[in-house]
Amino acid sequence: MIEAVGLRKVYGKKVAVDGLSFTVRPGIVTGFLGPNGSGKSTTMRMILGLDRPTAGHVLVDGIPYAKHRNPLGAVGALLDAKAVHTGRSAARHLQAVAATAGIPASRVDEVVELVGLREVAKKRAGGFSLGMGQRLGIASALLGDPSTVMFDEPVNGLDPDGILWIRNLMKHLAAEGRAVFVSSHLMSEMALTAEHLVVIGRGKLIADEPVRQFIDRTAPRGVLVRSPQVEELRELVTAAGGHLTSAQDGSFRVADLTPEQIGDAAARRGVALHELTPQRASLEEAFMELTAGAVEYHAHGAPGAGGPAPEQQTHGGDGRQADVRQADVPQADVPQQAQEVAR
Ligand SMILES: Nc1ncnc2c1ncn2[C@@H]1O[C@H](COP(=O)(O)OP(=O)(O)OP(=O)(O)O)[C@@H](O)[C@H]1O
Repeated sequence: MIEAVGLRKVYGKKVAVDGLSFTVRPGIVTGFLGPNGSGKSTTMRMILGLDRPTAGHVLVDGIPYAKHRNPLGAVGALLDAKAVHTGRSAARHLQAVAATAGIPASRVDEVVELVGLREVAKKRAGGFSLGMGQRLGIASALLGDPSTVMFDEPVNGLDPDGILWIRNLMKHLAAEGRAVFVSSHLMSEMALTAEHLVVIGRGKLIADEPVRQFIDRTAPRGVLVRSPQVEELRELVTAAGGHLTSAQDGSFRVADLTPEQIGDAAARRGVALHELTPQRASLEEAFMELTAGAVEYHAHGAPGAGGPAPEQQTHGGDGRQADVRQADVPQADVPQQAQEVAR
């Protein structure tokens, strides 16, 4: 469990983190969402004691991370997957970390199995692909069986298989009762992974709420309606308290009414409907709208100039948010059934 209270970090004149308070609870995946440069990595470094807060404090399971007698059992973090690339084999790298922390060698085999690296454990880690490097970093973070895990933009650069694997692993770690904290700049990715969201912009807290609530609040719903009886449709929608917000190719977008309300009203009036489709604004659009004033580095014309985004994509990479930064990943250990995620 992580509890941040009034966290603030100033670098020279730059306020990187500005009075952040939030809690990362055990048993769920908490997404840490914010545009580039919003302070996610700085916050994660402060959680691990790698950066000292200018003000405020952050506790891990009730005490500062640096005060833990068994830090690897408190937080497993991967902040930079490349940091684990070495000239040693994956197994030797993990054995070295384990030996330093007084973790039994048998645990190395467990985590290697868990992250699906058994076949390549004896190969030089420096030659690993990004995806394999992520798995090794995760194995390393899980060595201490930590109660909290932290991943900083873990899916950046991964292929769809790797993204799915990380997503499933995070959910699995949370289901085991761990607190899982994962940063991303992609709302679509968080919608598929996280249960709770902490959203920041320019170092400040923008939202701290369940993902479903965040989406309902920020991504407006509407209904796409097509009917050959345009005038009758307009009348019945208005009479029912709805609004026709746009019309294209004979179709209309109706706000403030459910598909059921529109369908029932049309049936009562004998108006034919050829289409009645619930719609939701793109999650990325909603997120960009929300953080529009809080984006540090705008791409040309962004935010908001990228045109309509896909409704729900399986992973990011639309490039419309200015840019992204790579993450870190911490891990903890996982029981047998985790092997299904360790493909
Ligand atoms: N060591 C540092 N010295 C000076 N400024 C820094 C330092 N570290 C971060 N910053 C600045 O603090 C702000 C927040 O950076 P941070 O890396 O925490 O953001 P982020 O949300 O993780 O961004 P990204 O998604 O791009 O990784 C940025 O303006 C960054 O340039």
